[in-house]
Amino acid sequence: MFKYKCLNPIAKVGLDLFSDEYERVEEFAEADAVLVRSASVHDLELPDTLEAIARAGAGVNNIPLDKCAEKGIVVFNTPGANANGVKELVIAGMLLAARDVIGGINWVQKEKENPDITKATEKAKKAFAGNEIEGKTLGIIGLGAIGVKVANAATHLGMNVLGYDPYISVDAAWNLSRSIKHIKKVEDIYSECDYITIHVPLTDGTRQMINQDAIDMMKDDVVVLNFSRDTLVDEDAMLSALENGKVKRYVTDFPNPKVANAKGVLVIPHLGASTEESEDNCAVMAVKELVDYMENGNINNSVNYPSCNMGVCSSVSRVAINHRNVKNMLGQFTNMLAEADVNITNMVNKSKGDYAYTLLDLETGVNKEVIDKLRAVDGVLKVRVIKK
Ligand SMILES: NC(=O)c1ccc[n+]([C@@H]2O[C@H](COP(=O)([O-])OP(=O)(O)OC[C@H]3O[C@@H](n4cnc5c(N)ncnc54)[C@H](O)[C@@H]3O)[C@@H](O)[C@H]2O)c1
Ligand SMILES: O=C(O)CC[C@@H](O)C(=O)O
Repeated sequence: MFKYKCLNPIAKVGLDLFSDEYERVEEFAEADAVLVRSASVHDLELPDTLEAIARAGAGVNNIPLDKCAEKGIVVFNTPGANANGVKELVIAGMLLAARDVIGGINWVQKEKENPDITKATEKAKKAFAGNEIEGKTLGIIGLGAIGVKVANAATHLGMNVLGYDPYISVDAAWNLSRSIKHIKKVEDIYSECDYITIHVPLTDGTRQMINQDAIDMMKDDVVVLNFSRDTLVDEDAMLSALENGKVKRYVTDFPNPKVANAKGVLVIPHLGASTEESEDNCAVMAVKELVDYMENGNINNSVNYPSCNMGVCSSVSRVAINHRNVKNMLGQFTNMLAEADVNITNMVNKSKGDYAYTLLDLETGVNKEVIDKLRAVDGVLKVRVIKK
C-alpha cells in the first residue's frame, strides 16, 4: 500500500487513476508520494519515507530540488500540461492592456442604476478607447511550452513576433511558426517591441531579469506581461517606469502588496493555469508519473533526477538506486550483487548533473543483507526494492 498526500487540491480525474493500492493521507510526514501545485515545500521537513513529489504544473521554484535530490526524493513536473491555459490568458492580457475594457466595465457598474445609461455610454466611451494589437511587435522571452504557443497564436492575430531563447529545445523549435523572428540578443527584444512577455522559469539566473537596465532599453509605452513569476521582474523599477510613463501597462499574474494597488498594473490572481482543462491535464500527468515511479521505478519528467525507463517490471526482482554522479558506483553495485550470487538481467544507469539513478532487474530476489550493503556505499542516497 502506498500513501500519498495532496498539498493543494488536485483534479479528481487525476486522483481517480490511483488504484486501491494507494491511500490518501492527511499527514505530510506519513507520505510516500506528494502532489502539489503552488504550495511551498521549502519549509517542510522531508520525511525519510518520502520517495517522490509531483508538481501538477510547470514551475518548481516552490520545491527544494537539491535538498530532495540529496534525500533521494525524485521531483517531477508536468511539462506543457497547462501551457494552453496560460497562452489564452496571455492573449487576454495583451487585449486588456490594449483596450480599456476593465475601465469601461467598471464605468457601467457605476452607472448601472442610471436610466439614461444608453445615452451616457456614447458620451463616456471615448475615455476607454484603445489600440489594436494587429501590426504591433510582440517579443517573447523563453520559447518553451507556453512561449511557443503564445508566439504562434500572436502571429494569427497579425502581430510581428520576435522570440528569444538561447536554450530552446529541438521540439520547441519544430513547433514554432516559421514567421517568428529568432532573436539572438535579448537587448533587441527590449528595444524593438511594443509588447514583451516573459516565459522562463524562476532560477538564480533569471531572477530580476527585467530590471532597470532592461526597462531603460524598452520603447516608450511598452506593455510588459509576466505570467511566469513575480520576482523575474524588479517591480520597484517597473512601478517607477509606469509612474513616469515609460511603460504603459504591466500585466502580472502574481499579486503582492507592491503591485496589487499600483496604477497601471493589471493584476490577475494567478489564474494562468486555472482552467478545468489545464488542471485535469496536470493532475493526470502528475499521477501517472508518480504511479510509474512507485510501481516500476521509471522516471519521466523529473527536474532533479535523470529520465530512466525500463518499462513495466516483468523480472523476478527490481531494485532502484538513487545516488551521486561519481565514478565506480556501478562497479560496486554489480560486484556486490555478483558476490551475493544474484544475476542482473537488465540494467539502466543515467545521470543528470550531480545525481544519477540505476535500475536493476534481477533473476532472483535479493535479501536485506545485500540491500543494506548497497545502502552503505558512499554516494548512495536511497535504495528501493521495487519488486522482491
Ligand atoms: N501563471 C501560471 O499559472 C503559470 C502556469 C504555467 C507556468 N508558469 C510559469 O511559466 C514558466 C514557463 O513555463 P513553460 O511551461 O513554458 O516552461 P518550459 O520549461 O517549457 O519553458 C521555459 C523556457 O525558458 C527558456 N529559458 C530559460 N532561461 C532563459 C533565459 N535566461 N532567457 C530566455 N529563455 C530562457 C528555456 O530554454 C525554455 O525553453 C514556468 O517555469 C512557470 O514559472 C506560470
Ligand atoms: O497550479 C497552479 O495554479 C499554478 C501553476 C503555475 O504557476 C505553474 O508553474 O505551472
